[in-house]
Amino acid sequence: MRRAAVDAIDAVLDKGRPLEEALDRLTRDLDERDRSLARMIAATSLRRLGSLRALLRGMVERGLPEKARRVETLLVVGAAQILLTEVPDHAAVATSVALAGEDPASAGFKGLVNAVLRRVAREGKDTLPEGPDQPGWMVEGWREAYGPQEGAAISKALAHEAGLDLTARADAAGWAQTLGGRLLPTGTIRLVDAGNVTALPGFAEGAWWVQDAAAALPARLLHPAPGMTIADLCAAPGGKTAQLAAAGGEVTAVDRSGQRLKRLKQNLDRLGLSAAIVEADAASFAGGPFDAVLIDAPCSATGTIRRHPDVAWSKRPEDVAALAGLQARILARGAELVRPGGVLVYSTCSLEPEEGERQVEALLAARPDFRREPIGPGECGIPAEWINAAGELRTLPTHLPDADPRQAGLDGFFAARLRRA
Ligand SMILES: C[S@@+](CC[C@H](N)C(=O)[O-])C[C@H]1O[C@@H](n2cnc3c(N)ncnc32)[C@H](O)[C@@H]1O
Repeated sequence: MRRAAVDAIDAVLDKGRPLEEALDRLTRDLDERDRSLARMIAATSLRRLGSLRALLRGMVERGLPEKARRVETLLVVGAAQILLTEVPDHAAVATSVALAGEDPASAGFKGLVNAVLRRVAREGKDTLPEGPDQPGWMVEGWREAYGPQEGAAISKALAHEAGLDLTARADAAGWAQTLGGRLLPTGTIRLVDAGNVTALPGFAEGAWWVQDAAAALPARLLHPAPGMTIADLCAAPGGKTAQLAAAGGEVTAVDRSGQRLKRLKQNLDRLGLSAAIVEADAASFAGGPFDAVLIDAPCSATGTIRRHPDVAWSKRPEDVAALAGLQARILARGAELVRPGGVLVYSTCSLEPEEGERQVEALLAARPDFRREPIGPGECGIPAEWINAAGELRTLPTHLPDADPRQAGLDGFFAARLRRA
C-alpha cells in the first residue's frame, strides 16, 4: 500500500501525472481501506512537500543521492507519516526502509533512510518549517500578482485540506440542515469530516453535487433561466452544466474529451438533468448563436491546490503559457457564438492572471462589440472583497477566513461577465 503511495508521488513529480489517475492505476488491487490510506499518505506528502523537503535536506549534510531520486520520496513519505498523520512512527520508518531495500538503486541508502527518519521522529513536529509548500516560481508569481503578504498567505492557505462543498439542486438551507453542514452566503453547503460522499443523504436521489463554493459562481453569473439557450464550451465533468440545466436552461455541453463527457452524462443522469452533449474542440466548435456562452476554460488549476495538492508539483511555468494560448483561442471562438445582446462568462480555477484578467483584457481589445458587465457586491451573495476593480470575480484561498482551517477558504477562481452589443 505504501509502495503505491510512493510510486504515485514519483508519477506526479517525474511525469507530471495527476495524482488521482496514478493512484487509480496503482491501487487497483488494494481493498478500500488500503486504497484510502495510500491516497491520504500521498496527498499529505504532496500538500506539505516544500516543508518536508526543506526539513530533510537540512538533515542530510552531504545532500541526497542524485542517482537514487526515490530515496528522497521514501524520506518524504516517511516524514509525512511521522509528523502529519496518526501512523505509528516505527511503522513509518520500517516501511520506508523496507521499500528502499526493494529498489536496487536505493538499497545502499537503507541505513540513511533509517537514521534520518528516526531523527525526524525524535525531534518531532516543531522542526517542520512552515512552508512555502509550493514551488518557488509559483509562490513568486502570487507575490507579484497579489502583493508579498497576500502571496505568502495564499501559499499558506493552500497547504490546508479543504472541507467538502456541495451545490443543492433546490432548498440549500434544508439540505444544509439535513447534512449537518453550514450554509455559505452564496448558497453552497459546507461539510467537514463528511466521510464517504456517496453514502450521504441525498446523493443517490441527486439532490446535490460536489462543487467548490467558488466553482459554483460562474454559472450563476449568467443568470440562467428557463428556455435560455446556453453553450457550455468546456463542460465536463458537468458541475456547471448541471447548474445551468437545473435552472431550466437549454444547454449544449461541449468538451474535447469523450472520456470526460461520459462522466458528465453519468452525473446528469444521477441528477435527473439533461443537455445536448457534443464532443468537439471548443476552439473550432460551430453552432448557435446562443443567448449565453460559458467558457470554464482548461487551466493550470493552481486555485485548486487545497483539493489537488499534486497540481503544485505537476505543473511547470511553460504549462501556464501553453494553456494561455489555448484559452485565447477558445475565448475568441466563444465570443463568436454569442448572439447580439447575449452574455459570455469566462472562468478559470487558476490564480495566474495570465489565465484570467489578461485573457479578458485581450479579448476586449480585439472585440469592441463586447464590454464587461460588472458583478455587483451582493449579487449571488458575493461579498465585495471577492470582486476586483474591473467588476470581475477573483476568489482567493484566503477568503472566508475561519479559526477552523477546514471551514475556511475558497478555491482560487476568476470569472468575468461580458455583454455583446
Ligand atoms: C476546468 S475543466 C471544466 C470543468 C467543468 N466546467 C465543470 O464545471 O465540471 C476544463 C475542461 O475543458 C476540456 N477541454 C480542454 N481543451 C478543450 C478544447 N480545446 N475544447 C473543448 N474542451 C476542452 C477538458 O477536457 C476539461 O473537461
